[in-house]
Amino acid sequence: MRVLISGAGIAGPTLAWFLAKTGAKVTIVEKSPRLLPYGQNIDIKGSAVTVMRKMGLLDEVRRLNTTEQGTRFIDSRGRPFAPFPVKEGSITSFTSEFEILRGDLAGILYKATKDHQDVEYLLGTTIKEVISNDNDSVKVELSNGEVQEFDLLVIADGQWSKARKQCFPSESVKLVDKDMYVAYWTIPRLPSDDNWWNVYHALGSRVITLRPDPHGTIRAMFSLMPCNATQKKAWQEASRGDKQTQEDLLRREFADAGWQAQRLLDSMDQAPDFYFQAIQQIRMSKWSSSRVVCLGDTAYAPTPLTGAGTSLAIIGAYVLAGELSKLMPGEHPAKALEAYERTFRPHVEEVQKIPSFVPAIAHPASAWKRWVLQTFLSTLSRIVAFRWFPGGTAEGNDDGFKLPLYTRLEEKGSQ
Ligand SMILES: Cc1cc2nc3c(=O)[nH]c(=O)nc-3n(C[C@H](O)[C@H](O)[C@H](O)COP(=O)(O)OP(=O)(O)OC[C@H]3O[C@@H](n4cnc5c(N)ncnc54)[C@H](O)[C@@H]3O)c2cc1C
Repeated sequence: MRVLISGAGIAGPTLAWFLAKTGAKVTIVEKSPRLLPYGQNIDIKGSAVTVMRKMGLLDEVRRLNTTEQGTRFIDSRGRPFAPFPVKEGSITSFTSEFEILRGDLAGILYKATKDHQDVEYLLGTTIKEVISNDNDSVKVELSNGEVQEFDLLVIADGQWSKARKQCFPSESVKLVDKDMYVAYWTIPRLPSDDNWWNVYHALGSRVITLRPDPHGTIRAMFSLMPCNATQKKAWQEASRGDKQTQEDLLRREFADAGWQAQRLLDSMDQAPDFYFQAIQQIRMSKWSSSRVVCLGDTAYAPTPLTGAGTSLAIIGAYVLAGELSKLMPGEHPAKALEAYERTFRPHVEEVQKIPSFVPAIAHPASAWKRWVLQTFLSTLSRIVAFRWFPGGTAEGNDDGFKLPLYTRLEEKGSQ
């Protein structure tokens, strides 16, 4: 089977790894001329840990652990309280056992696939046009001018996919706005920085966080929920605007936020990786059309609020590869694409259900709401500090999805 994958983020290379195991010939086009080392902390949990274990990559994931010792909160005077330290073999913290930066995970997956004889990466290349998608093949024109035919096209180029737009009608793709905005970037580490994920709730529905990374720098994040229609309009426009517009808005909105806001604002224009995002989910009425299928954020971005985008991308890639591995040689992939969706969609829909009050609770607007949240966190941190508190491991953590077993993906020796 000849497969074209668009996007070398998390989902694309994971799928390539499993497809190569079954003897498929894989080409991956990636817009960026080099693998994007960017992105902040992502969680690998539940069945996704099992998939990474099957790939033999868990030791690499552990080696690039961000070194975060736990999560704690910062009060209005800048003093830490309510610590949730990571405990080995137990989930009692917002910091996960497999804490890794998105860019580092993308690098691990790229390294694990780039030298495979059946996997070809075309960096700095995109799909210019999907010329046809019919019973016999899917034909595409690439940005390098080549026209090629494949048995299957997998679109895994993220939430704002252009290829998805070409292959699926706009009414089949729903964008669900969560009314929340984030900006993050990397800043130099100071001697006073520590290895905690420090979370500060400013008033006015603003949050600032600082986290360590394994590269000697600090990852900064601002997040905000607009309090009124005027503010919402400004943030919506900035999310579609250029970097200067976004930085100007952050300077205006976070100048009086307190704690380390000024340090972060001063470092913003020097950052190599400034990233501003409106928090939105993607929901598609159907993930495939004949020989084209969507995977990962392209099909079902759940938002960082769920902490599950990367795990869904990894598990989705495994299920898609597994269903494709059951086809007879030369068989049309439609049956496998439907089985992938039937198997995985119920879990995706469950994960995408975010109670509407969650973002608002995490972004207290007034002093009394912040007091309620801080009192709750303080109490919770004391409860989980007890030895008897049931934790569970990241892998043992029941994500509600029973990972299917695919015989051909279990075979040894082809990687
Ligand atoms: C730069 C970046 C930073 C991120 N930071 C975070 C973060 O801090 N926290 C978090 O929870 N999630 C972050 N994410 C999202 C997170 O990676 C995904 O939610 C999740 O891992 C699912 O992965 P994915 O492979 O489906 O999509 P992605 O990881 O988004 O990968 C998509 C890939 O497709 C490439 N691409 C885009 N357009 C095209 C095109 N036209 N043709 C070919 N390739 C294309 C992109 O460069 C990227 O490599 C980030 C994504 C990116 C791209």
